[in-house]
Formats: sequence, C-alpha cells, structure tokens
Amino acid sequence: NEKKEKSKPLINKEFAAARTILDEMELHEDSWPFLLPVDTKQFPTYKKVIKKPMDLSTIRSKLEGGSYKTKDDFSVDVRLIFDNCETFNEDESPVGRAGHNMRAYFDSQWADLNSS
Ligand SMILES: Cc1ncccc1N[C@@H](C)c1cnc2ccsc2c1
Repeated sequence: NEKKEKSKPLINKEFAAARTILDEMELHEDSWPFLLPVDTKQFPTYKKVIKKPMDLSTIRSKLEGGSYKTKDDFSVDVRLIFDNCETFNEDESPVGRAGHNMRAYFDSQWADLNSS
C-alpha cells in the first residue's frame, strides 16, 4: 500500500502567494508579538492555556519545508496565531491590539489573493 506522504508542498503559484503574504506580515510594525514562539519561561501559564501554539517563524519553516498541502492549510496556521492571541490577551492590551491589527491585515491580503 502506498506510503502516506507526511507533507506534500502546495503548487508553486499558491506557494509564492503564501510566501509574499508571510513576507509582508513579518514586516508589519505590529508583528513583533508573533515573530517567534511565545517563551513559556517568560509566560509559564501559556503552555497550559494554549493547546496549539503558533508563530510566524514556525509558519515560515513549515512553508519552506513543504508542510502545507494547500494555501488554505497555510491560512489555518496564520489564523491560529490570532485566535491564540485573543484567548490569552485582553483586547485593550498592546499584544491584544496588535493581534487584531494583524488579523485585519492578513484578512485583507488573503481576500485580495483569493479574488485575483
Ligand atoms: C503573542 C503573545 N501572546 C501571549 C504572550 C506573549 C506573546 N508574545 C510575546 C513575544 C511577548 C509579548 N509581549 C511581551 C511584553 C514583554 S516581553 C513580551 C513577549
């Protein structure tokens, strides 16, 4: 029986589009809370509260490593970042506001990509 492929890279056009959106998000001034995995030594309750941590550097590694089968798999991980942020941070906190701003930014870039 055929060996189940662990990851099958998404097709070139979709890959390039996802990579461009990721590039732009990393450059956004409000991306600073999301660039690297949350340090659980600095935030000891984080690991208990957030079941599926995600950040932009992890998404970068998965994208470049061919872990996303479709562009939608990519978007699921991006949205996970912002859902985790809302779970852990007050809306009216610096990180909470950054999360809302970054989600709005992603949603608009994603809509453009899917309308083109
Ligand atoms: C996205 C997120 N959610 C919950 C907790 C942390 C974070 N981000 C880290 C980088 C972070 C966010 N804010 C600060 C403020 C001082 S160190 C530091 C580190």
